Amino acid sequence: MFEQLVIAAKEAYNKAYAPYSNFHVGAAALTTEGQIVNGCNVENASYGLTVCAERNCIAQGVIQGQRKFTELVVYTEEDVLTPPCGACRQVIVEFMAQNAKVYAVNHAGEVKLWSVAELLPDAFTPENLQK
Ligand SMILES: O=c1ccn([C@H]2C[C@H](O)[C@@H](CO)O2)c(=O)[nH]1
Ligand SMILES: [Zn+2]
Repeated sequence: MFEQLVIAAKEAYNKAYAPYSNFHVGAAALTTEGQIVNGCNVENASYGLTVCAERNCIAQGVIQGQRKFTELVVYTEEDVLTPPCGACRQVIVEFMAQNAKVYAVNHAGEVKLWSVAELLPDAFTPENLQK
């Protein structure tokens, strides 16, 4: 399953729209129903409107009716593995359990693995909104 996620993340990577940073990213996630969804980063001439691959991937899952993901792969062709940015970590926490897995993978086949809890300890979650 991990290898299929890497393939899906690479497919998304090849669609990245990143003319400003030239930093292409693809992501793929596995839903609890066994479906794979993917997404790439989409930049904008108004730079701050850029959306990362991870958030577009999760949004794609939500569009497909999927709100729970067990694994997410972030793929780049950089020598240094790419971790999710802070904004994406917050969005990941919304849709992935604390023990769910997030992998960074590169073209050399190097892999780094984190749990969601490691990426964003003591996260603000929907539970914090309960009065
Ligand atoms: O984990 C990451 C880190 C960065 N980016 C994108 C945002 C922007 O388009 C480019 C450079 O920051 O890479 C992602 O998609 N995911
Ligand atoms: Zn991000």
